[in-house]
Amino acid sequence: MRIDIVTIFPEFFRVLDLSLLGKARQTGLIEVTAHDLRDFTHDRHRTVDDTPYGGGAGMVMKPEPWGEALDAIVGDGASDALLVVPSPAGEPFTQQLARELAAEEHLVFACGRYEGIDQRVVDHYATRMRVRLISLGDYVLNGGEVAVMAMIEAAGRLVPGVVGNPESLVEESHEGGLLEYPSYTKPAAWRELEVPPVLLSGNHGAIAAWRREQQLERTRRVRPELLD
Ligand SMILES: CC(C)N1CCN(Cc2ccc(Cn3ccc4ccc(-c5n[nH]c(N)c5C#N)cc43)cc2)CC1
Repeated sequence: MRIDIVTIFPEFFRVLDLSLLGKARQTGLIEVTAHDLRDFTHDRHRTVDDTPYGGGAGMVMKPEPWGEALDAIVGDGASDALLVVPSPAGEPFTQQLARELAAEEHLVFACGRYEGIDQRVVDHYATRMRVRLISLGDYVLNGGEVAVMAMIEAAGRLVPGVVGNPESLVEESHEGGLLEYPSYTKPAAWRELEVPPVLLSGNHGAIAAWRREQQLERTRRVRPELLD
């Protein structure tokens, strides 16, 4: 999988050199490149924003730098890449959407700032490639970078070979539509809190049944709408 990120804060994504994704990059499973949008400006101040037509608060990101940056990544014609634009107005990011992103060969993330990116950028690239506006959740961020980091982590870990033991991806929260069961490790007793005895029983059938019941109880209590 190839991932390109366009942002005015490319250093924000240095953290992707660490942990699982860092290893996936070293092995070539996932190739991540962060591009500085300001490298595609031509004025002394490397301007990427301007005042909104129609008035209103804040600034809007100019279309020209975005056009040059995205063309440098996907060329000047049609592209099979998927352009992901984090936006408060986007479709909700879910585990299912993470699976869909994980199946893509080439993802291009457009990280907006200020009040967002001139609409014509999305409108233009929608004539040349698939474009999805995606929201991390119903709260307001200052830009797209945090959302892109979450999307890359959620999708990247689903790419075959990135997570050592693929079984660990199966019984997770939101896999199978339920929240995950509680986990325990040694010691068996800690600050007078005991590990549930069934987990020490060696009875794998009873353990599986207990874990399923824990998933159902936790989902009923915390996220009942997932059971609809
Ligand atoms: C009336 C007028 C003053 N209002 C002004 C605020 N407008 C909404 C508004 C609010 C903040 C931002 C900042 N921003 C810039 C690019 C960008 C990308 C993603 C997100 C983002 N926020 N929350 C998420 N879940 C996101 C995702 N994914 C936020 C972004 C951009 C836009 C609504 C209009």
